[in-house]
Parts: sequence; C-alpha cells; structure tokens
Amino acid sequence: MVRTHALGFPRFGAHRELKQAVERFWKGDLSADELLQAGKSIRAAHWQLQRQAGVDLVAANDFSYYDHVLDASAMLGVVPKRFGAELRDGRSVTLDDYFRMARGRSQAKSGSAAAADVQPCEMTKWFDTNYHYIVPELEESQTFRLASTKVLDETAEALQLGYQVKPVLLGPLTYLWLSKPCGAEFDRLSLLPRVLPVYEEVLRKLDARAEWVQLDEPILVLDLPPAWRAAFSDAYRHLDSVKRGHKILLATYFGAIDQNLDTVAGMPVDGLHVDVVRAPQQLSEVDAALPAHQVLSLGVVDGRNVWRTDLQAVLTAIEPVRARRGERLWLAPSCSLLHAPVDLSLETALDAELRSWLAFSVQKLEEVVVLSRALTHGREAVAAPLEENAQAVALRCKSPRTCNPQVRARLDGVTDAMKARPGPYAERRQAQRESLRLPLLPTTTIGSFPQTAEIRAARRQFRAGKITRQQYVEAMRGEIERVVKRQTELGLDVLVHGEPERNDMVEYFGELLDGFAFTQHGWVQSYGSRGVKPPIIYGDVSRPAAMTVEWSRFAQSLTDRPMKGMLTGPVTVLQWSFVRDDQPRAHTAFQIALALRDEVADLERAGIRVIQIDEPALREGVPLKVRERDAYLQWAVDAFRLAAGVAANATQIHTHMCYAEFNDIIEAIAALDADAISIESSRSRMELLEVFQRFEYPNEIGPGVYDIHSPRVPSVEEITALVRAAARYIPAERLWINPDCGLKTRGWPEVNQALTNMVTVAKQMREELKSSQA
Ligand code: MET
Ligand SMILES: [Zn+2]
Repeated sequence: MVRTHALGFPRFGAHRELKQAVERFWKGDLSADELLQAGKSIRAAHWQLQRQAGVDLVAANDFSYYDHVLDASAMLGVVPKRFGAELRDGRSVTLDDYFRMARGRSQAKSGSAAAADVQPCEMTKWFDTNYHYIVPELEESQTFRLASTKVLDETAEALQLGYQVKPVLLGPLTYLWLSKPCGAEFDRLSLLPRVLPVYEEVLRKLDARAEWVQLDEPILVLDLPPAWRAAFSDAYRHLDSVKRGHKILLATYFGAIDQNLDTVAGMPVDGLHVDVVRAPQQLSEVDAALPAHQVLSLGVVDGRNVWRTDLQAVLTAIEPVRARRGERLWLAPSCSLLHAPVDLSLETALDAELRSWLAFSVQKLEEVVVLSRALTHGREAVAAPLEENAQAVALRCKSPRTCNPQVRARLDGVTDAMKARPGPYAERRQAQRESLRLPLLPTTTIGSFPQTAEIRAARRQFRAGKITRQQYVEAMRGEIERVVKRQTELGLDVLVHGEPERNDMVEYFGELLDGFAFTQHGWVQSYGSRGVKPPIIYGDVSRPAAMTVEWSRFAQSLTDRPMKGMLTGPVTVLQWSFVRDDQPRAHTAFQIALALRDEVADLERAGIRVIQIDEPALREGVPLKVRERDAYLQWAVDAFRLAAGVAANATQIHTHMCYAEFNDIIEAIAALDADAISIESSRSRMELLEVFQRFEYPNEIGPGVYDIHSPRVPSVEEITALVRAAARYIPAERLWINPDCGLKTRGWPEVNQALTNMVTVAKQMREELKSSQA
C-alpha cells in the first residue's frame, strides 16, 4: 500500500468559521471556553473531510488560533519581556498571552491586562507565500521550556476520535532561522542546544499511538550557510537518539533541496517529504540519495495553486519509484494546504468548464488518494477517475478560453523600445516641470482614502442588485468630490481620487480584464484572522475596455491640480492571484503589462498627467533561491517598464512599494525607471536610509512619513525629523512628502490631522530651504 497523508489542512474553515469565532472572542462576544469549543469542532470537521477524501494519516497541530510559528513560540515558552515577566519562569502561555503577542491585545475586557495595548510581535511573510507569520524574538540568553501542550492535546483529540494521526511541529532549525534577535545581533544557532530538550520532551510525551511525527524544515530548500547545514545533522541525530517509539518524517517544501541533499540524505530520520511540484527535477536525485530503509514522501499535488493535477503524468514519473521503494513510498500534496482554498464543491457560480479544471484542498487530497490506489493496485483499479481526470486536463489544454491569438501575437511583437520611455529621466524631468509646476517637496498621498461604511454599503447594495449602476456611480462620484475638496483644503499638491470604487486593488482590475475568474469561497489565510480571496488567472489576459479612465477623468475635472491616475502593476496582480500553471509566470505578467499599457495611454489621452503604477508585491515575488533571483527581477522590471513605457516624457510615472524591506533589490527598483517612487519607510526608517547612503537613487522618491498601519497621528516634529533625515541622503529637489501607503483602513479624523501635519511640515521646510538658498 502507498500511504497518503496531508502535511496540513487549511485552518479557517470553508465558511471562515475560525475567523468569526476568533474575532467574536476578541470583541468579548465569546468566552475563552466557547472559542476553544469552536476550535475543537473545526478540527473535528477538518479531520472528517480528510478521512472522507480517503487519506490514511491526518495531520494534528496544523490547526492554529492565529499562526503556527506563534504556536511554536508558545510551545517553547518564547515570550518577550514586555508581555509579562512572570511568563518567563513557570506558567503556561494562555490564550490572552498568545493574542497579545500576535496583535497587542486580547479580549476587549476593559481595564484588564488582556485588553491593555502592548507592542505586538512583528509579522513577516512565510517564505515566498502570501501568508504572514509572527516573528519569534530571541535573546542571546534565551531559555526554553515546554509552555504549551497544544500539540499533545490536539494529537490526543484526534486519537480519541479514532484517527490515525501524525502530529506536525515546526522544526527547531527552521524555528531559529525565522526568528530575530531582540536587541543586539547574535548567532541564533547558538541556541540550538537549548531548544532541543523541549522537542525531546514533546517527543517523550506524545502518545505512542501517533506513530509518525512530522517535523517541518522548509529552510532545507534555501541556500544555507555551512554551519546551519552541519547543525541539521547534529540536531536530528540527537532527536533520533532520544525519541521513544515515534518515527520522524522530516518535511521540506517550496523548492529543491539542492546542495543540502547530502546533509539530508545522511540524517537518521525515518522519512523525508520533498516537493516535486515546485522542483520535479529533484525526484530521481532524492530517490537515489535516500537510503532504502527510509520513507520517501512525494509531494505530487500542488498545495499552492488551484489547478487539477495531471494524474497520468504524475504516475508515469513516480511508478519507477514505487517499483524500487515499495511500501516506503508515500504520497501527499506538495506542502501544507494552508495556501489553498478548502472545497471546490462550494463553488456554485463558476461555470462547469472552468470548474472542471480546478481542485481545492479536499479535491487535492482525493487526487493523492487516486494516485496511491493506482500505484498500489494498478492504473486499471482507478480507470474511471483517471479517465475523467485525463479528459479534464486535455480539455483545459485545448480550450479556446485559455488562448487568445491576438494577445499572443501582440506579446511576440514586444520590442525593447517598448520597455523604455521616449527620453531619459533628465529630459522627462524638464518636460514634467513645465507641465506640472509643482513646488519643492511636493505632497501627495498613495491613492486610497478611508473606505467608509457608506462606501461599503453602496457597493454591497449594488452587488446585490438593490441599487442601479447609475446610482452606484453617483454615490462614488459624490465620494470623489468630497475627497478632492478635502485634499484641496488640506493643500496637497498632487491629488488622488481616493479609490472608493475599489474593493481590492487586484480584484478591481481582475474583474475588468479577460482571463480572470472569481470564487465565492476561495479564501486563504493571509495572517491571523485575515483572509484573501485571490482571483484565478486561467486564460490570456486582455483589456476589453478602459478600466479607470472615467473615474480619473471625472476627478481631474474637479480640480486644476494634477490628479494621479492609479493602477495596480503587473507583478502585483500576478503575485496576488492564483496564476495559470501552463505557461511561464513571466508571460502572464507581460500580458497584464500590455493591458495596463493601454490603460496608461488612455489615461494620458484623457488629460491625466501623473500616473501611479503600484507594485507593493514586487519584493515578495523574489525567488527563495539566490540563483533564480536575477532572472525574476529582470522580467518583473521589464513587465513594469512595458506598462509604463508608453507614457510621454511629460507624463509623470509614479510607483509605490510597501510591506517589505527593499534594501537588497534597490537596484531593480531603480531600474523600473519610474519618475517618482513612494516607499514605506516609517517602520523600517533606519534601514531605508542606510540604503540611500549606499545607493544613490537616481529619480524622485518619497519615503513614507506617516505610518498608516497604526491609528497614531504623527506630530509635526516627528514628520520634520523624518524629512530632515531623508534630506541628508536625497537632494531636496528630488524629495516628495507622502504617507507610507494608502489610507483606506484608517478613519477620517486621524487622516485629516496627519495630513494637516504633513502639509504643515512641507510648507515650513520649503521656507527654510528658500531662506538657506537666499
Ligand atoms: C498595498 S499598496 C496600496 C496602494 C493603493 N494605491 C492604495 O492607496 O491603497
Ligand atoms: Zn502600499
């Protein structure tokens, strides 16, 4: 028999039951007991779904009330000082401690410590996914102790319900790698000997009926420093020597093990899981290197995307492995299904053809089970499902809906000249000065203004057919008028229309482009209780009609000041969607770029003189492997340039980036050749300034001076200090003053105050500069 298992299942629930429960708990509408009860029934439901799909081993401890890395911190007793000293020695981490670390507060019981605000732990992206984890903060003198029994409890729970269960833990090396030092830098690897005893204790206490324990070490697909590689062997040798009865499955995913293979193959673990969707080339290598007595678990179904697997192709690739390895071959999705929606059968609005191309978590597990039966009993044993699968795969391949000959022809005709503006920056700058007549240190915002309850209500009513399109458009125009008037009163220099008509910066464009589909329930967790519903790009992308021009034209008609057109860039649209897997990502990015290029041209024709193309996701697309980075940056930059290249010299192209550190890709950012960039900096101020010290950014730049992730209003003094600091590295003639990001999540009172302060600073500094020049 070829065993099947899941590395992890989505936690949210198909109807986001967990999100609702957790948020009600935070509000105080649910007690801790009720929340725990909700968690229990969600876990039971998910195990049930896995069993129904036919999987042999279900996962436990893949569930989380917020984040699995935070769960690991709780297990190891890693609680930074500011969350309470008494936690350091002795007591277990409670639900309140846990949520305070995650978000600065727990339940809103007024007056209690749980409600008091404290600086939460930082959040950052989990490898190259859109999932954000809570970064562990470690001290050089850090001690560890078993401070949460979650993994033991959830394993017991699954056993009690009669499941064959495989508890999942974040591995010790990956845990240390993902952490950051609190305070001075030190070698996190030095903490390994202190972490291991807690893992040891967990292994000792885990119910022996859970035969296999999965330890996730995704850092094994990174280019690891030699010391880390060496530490792996030591750590796992140690765990192997202390474990009693359990077997360890070491799980890697998101890429090839590459140069870490020698290390991995020599480790005394009982099994290894590898991702052969992202890295099919490693299959034969790993199979050859791994000793025959070890289990090889192959991740053959894409855990990161929504397409059905070509089952026959997979079988052809893995049948030889089965012949060699026998019972010691296992099958699973490539990684945890955390990154995939739950169940396709809930999608009743998708057309039948498109649906037949897709597989969500439940369907992916069913695919794994069919593959296992084919290997165990021969392909004939599953002839019907294989045939049905082959037909769907073939139909998708042939479907005219995936291929638009005009788009392909246009892509073939793209020239280098199309990826460059007509003139160099110096020439453009001159032309733009004459056309825009902006003051020194111009002020602007990033695009969105608060999405008020009225705006959201109007959109809901329109979608539900309760108001007409005309009424909806009138409501949005009213909002645009208000926002333009407000900006004029505030004295901003380059205005925006406020994006009231956009629910989401990618969805808005996806809905207006051909080649995109949308789901009703295709949620994936983004962080904590937040989810996103990424569009599905299934076909060649084209733009049937202008997408933003009427809104921008209307907004510009209300003012003499320049109105910024506002587009989402090709790489961001790509990154935040489920992308087709039947052509290179770069091709899809270029198709989106061509559609945006037409939009840029149309905006220009409509009299828009400043156009911003947002690329907040440019950084997160950077591949995990160093050797793949240049190729990515090349096409990502090219896609942006293809979209922007059509603009005349006098049209000012802006871009915007946030959500990440940009130090290591600053050259690529400069290569975008945008006339101006606004970039998040108020949270990572020092780092950004360091970059400017090292690298002279050639065009105009607006480092954010207002942290829009917080309700705090920055004072005139704070903003002044930030602008002065930036002016040390960037000549004032090339400096803009703007917030970190869009204002859509903020409230009007704070926005009014913060922007008033921002404009005050700009005016004061202009006077200062004038008198110093005089
Ligand atoms: C995540 S970047 C957001 C940019 C967008 N223009 C906005 O202002 O909301
Ligand atoms: Zn942003």
